[in-house]
Amino acid sequence: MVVKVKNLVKRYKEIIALDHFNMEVDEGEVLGLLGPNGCGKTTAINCILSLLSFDKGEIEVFGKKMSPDAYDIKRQIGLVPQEVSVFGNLTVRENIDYFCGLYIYDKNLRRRFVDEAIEFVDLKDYVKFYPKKLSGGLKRRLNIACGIVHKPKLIFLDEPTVAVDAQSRNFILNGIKQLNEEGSTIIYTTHYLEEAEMLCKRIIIMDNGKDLVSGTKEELKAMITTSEKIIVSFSEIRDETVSEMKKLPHVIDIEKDGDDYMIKFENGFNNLTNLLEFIKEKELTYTKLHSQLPTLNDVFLELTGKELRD
Ligand SMILES: Nc1ncnc2c1ncn2[C@@H]1O[C@H](COP(=O)(O)OP(=O)(O)OP(=O)(O)O)[C@@H](O)[C@H]1O
Repeated sequence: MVVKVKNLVKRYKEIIALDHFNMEVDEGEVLGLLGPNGCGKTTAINCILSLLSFDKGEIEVFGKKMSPDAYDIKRQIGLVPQEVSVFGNLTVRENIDYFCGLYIYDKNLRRRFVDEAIEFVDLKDYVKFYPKKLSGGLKRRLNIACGIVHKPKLIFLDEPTVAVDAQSRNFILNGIKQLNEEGSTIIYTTHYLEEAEMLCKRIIIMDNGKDLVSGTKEELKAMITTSEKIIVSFSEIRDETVSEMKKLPHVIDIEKDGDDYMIKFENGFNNLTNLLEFIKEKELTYTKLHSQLPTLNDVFLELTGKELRD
């Protein structure tokens, strides 16, 4: 196990930012830490990295107790912080070189690693630029290069795609996949559901400083009652007919949104067949019909009663 966090408690005066938070990360995985703004993701990362002290709990990284001066462990870790954290008075290359120099002392190796990081984030054309001349997306890429240039085995990325354009976002997400394929274990915090779905092998859903559940996407979705939603648009339907439809096998609930009816089913077979038979029997006409499998938002909604908006 690469990271093990047990019963972590962190308070900021009266605010409990982490409330007995637990997390385990296996070597080679991309773990998604998914939760709404303010749920404690950044605090958890900062505690794990010993950048913040905490009130209670245990943290082990690479099987050793983490501490502020555990440089042998820190050398193997890369952090891409949420806020772009680079030096305004250094150029792109000088920034990357500075961060590399914190861990890599051999001059030739350092030069090679800096070149490779520049290549990796595709900032070759900007090496002499100062950060203030870079667009938001390019600044984020520089931030990533600074965090990964020393080729760490474990990489924390804290919401690296917030406020970036779609092109840079895809670039960043593909880069993360590549880092993982090259052997790095990744811990990725986000409140974007589709990023967690796309990137992460396993996900921990957080809320109010707690780890609510963890598992693969499939495991998380299997935990909730709603297993399928069928959305049908009726041009005309009576309230009594909707009430009858609610009595079909496995129907949990029906929500109306304009002409659209979202029919939620629990686990069960033949949901669509039953619905189509009902439509035929009642001689209803519909303009569209599609089925949706549960999303991570459904999981979050069922666990917390709140939407985790994308
Ligand atoms: N330095 C601080 N002083 C006081 N409260 C803080 C401090 N840092 C964070 N908090 C509070 O602790 C809680 C957790 O914040 P944290 O930044 O860890 O959440 P997050 O999930 O990373 O959110 P975001 O995605 O918005 O960064 C929030 O209620 C936040 O307001």
